[in-house]
Amino acid sequence: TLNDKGHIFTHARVATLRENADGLGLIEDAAIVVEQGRIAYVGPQAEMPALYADYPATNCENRLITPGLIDCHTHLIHAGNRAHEFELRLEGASYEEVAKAGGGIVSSVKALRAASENDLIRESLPRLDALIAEGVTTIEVKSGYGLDTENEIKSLKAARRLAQERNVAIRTTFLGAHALPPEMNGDKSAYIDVIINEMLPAIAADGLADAVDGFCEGIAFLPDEIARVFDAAKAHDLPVKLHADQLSNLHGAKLAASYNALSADHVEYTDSEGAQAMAKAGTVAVLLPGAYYFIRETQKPPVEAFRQAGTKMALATDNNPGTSPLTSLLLTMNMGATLFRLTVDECIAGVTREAARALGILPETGTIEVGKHADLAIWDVQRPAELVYRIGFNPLWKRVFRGN
Ligand SMILES: O=C(O)CC[C@@H]1NC(=O)NC1=O
Ligand SMILES: [Fe+3]
Repeated sequence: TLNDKGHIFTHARVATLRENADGLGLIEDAAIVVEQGRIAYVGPQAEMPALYADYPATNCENRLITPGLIDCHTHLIHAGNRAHEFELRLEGASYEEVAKAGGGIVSSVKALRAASENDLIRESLPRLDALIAEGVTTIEVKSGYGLDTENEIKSLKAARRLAQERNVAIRTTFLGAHALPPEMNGDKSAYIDVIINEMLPAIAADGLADAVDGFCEGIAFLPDEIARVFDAAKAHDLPVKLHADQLSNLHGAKLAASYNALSADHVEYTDSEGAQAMAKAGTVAVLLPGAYYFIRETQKPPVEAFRQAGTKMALATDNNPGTSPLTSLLLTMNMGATLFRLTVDECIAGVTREAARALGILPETGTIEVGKHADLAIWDVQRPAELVYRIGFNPLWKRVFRGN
C-alpha cells in the first residue's frame, strides 16, 4: 500500500470533473496529494505546497487521471445465466415461448432462491473483478431476484459482503418491486403489501439497503403500485430510484421526480415534460445502452430533451442476466456515444460525477476535489476521448481506491 503518511501523484493530466468547470475540469501538469485516503491537494504541480514535496511520489509521466469509475446501476448479484434463452430467441422463439420454456426473470428467481449467500458471492466475484479491472471504485448492486423476504435479504447481504471480498465501495438498492413471484398467483396488490409490511421493515431495520427501486412498466408494476412502495420507502427515510419508461411511456420518470428520486433509469420513452420534472427535482437520468443494445430496442432516450431541460445524465452497465449481461463500463461509454450520441465529456461525467450524484454520494466521491475520497483511475492515454473511442480495450495503468 502507498505510504500511510501521504503520497503524491505527479506530472499528470487531471480530469477533476469538478462542478461548473469547463468540460472535464482538466488541469495540465498537475499533482494530486493523498493523505489518510482522501484528496489533500489537487492542482498545478508548480503550485503544490512545499510541505508535500518529500512525500513518496508516483510520477504519472503525463498520463490522464480521472475519478475512479462508478457503475451506478447493476443487478450484479444473481445466480446462473440466461444464455439458453438467448439461444432460443436467436432460433426464432418468441418471449412467450421463452417464458413457457421457463425463461425470463422467473428463471433467475428460481436460481437465486436455490443459491446460498456464498454461492452468490462466488458467482458474482468474476463480474465484480471485470469491473474493477477497468478502474471502477464504486458499484451499485440491486436485489430483485429473491422476491420474498428471506431471499431479498440474502441478496442484499451478499451485495454488502462484496465490499469485504474486494477493495471496492458497494451501494445497495432494494428492488423487491422487480417482478411478481409465481407464488403470488398474479395478485400484485398482495405482493406490494408483502413488500411494504414485511420486506421493507426488515431490510430498513438491518440497514441492508441504501435506496429503494422499482420496475415501472406494463409487464411489471404500474405507477400507483410503485407509489405505494415509494411512500413506504420514504417512511423508512430511504431514497428512491426507478426503472422508468424503458419499453413504454407510463410517465415513470415524472413519478420518480415527484418523489425527488435520486434517479430515473432506462428512460428511453420519457418525454420532455418528464425531462423537465427530473431537472427540477435533481433526478438523474441513468442511461443503460447495454440493455437497449442487447434487446435490440429502437427508441433512444431523449438526450436532447435532457440537455435542454438541464437534466443530469449518467451511464451504467445495468449488468443483469436477462437484458444486459455487460461487465464493461468502458464499452458502456462507447455505446453511450455511438448509440445515444453523448459527447465524450458527457460519457466520462456519466460514469464519474453524475453516477455519484445518481447514488447520492457526490459529497464523498465522483470528482477529484479536496476532502473527497482518493478514488482515482490513471490511464495510459493522452486524449480523454481514447477512453470512449475504443471498443474492448482497457488502457488502465493504475487504480487507486481510498488512497491505496
Ligand atoms: O430480465 C431480467 O432478468 C431483468 C430485466 C431488467 N430488469 C428491469 O427492470 N428492466 C430490465 O431490463
Ligand atoms: Fe436494471
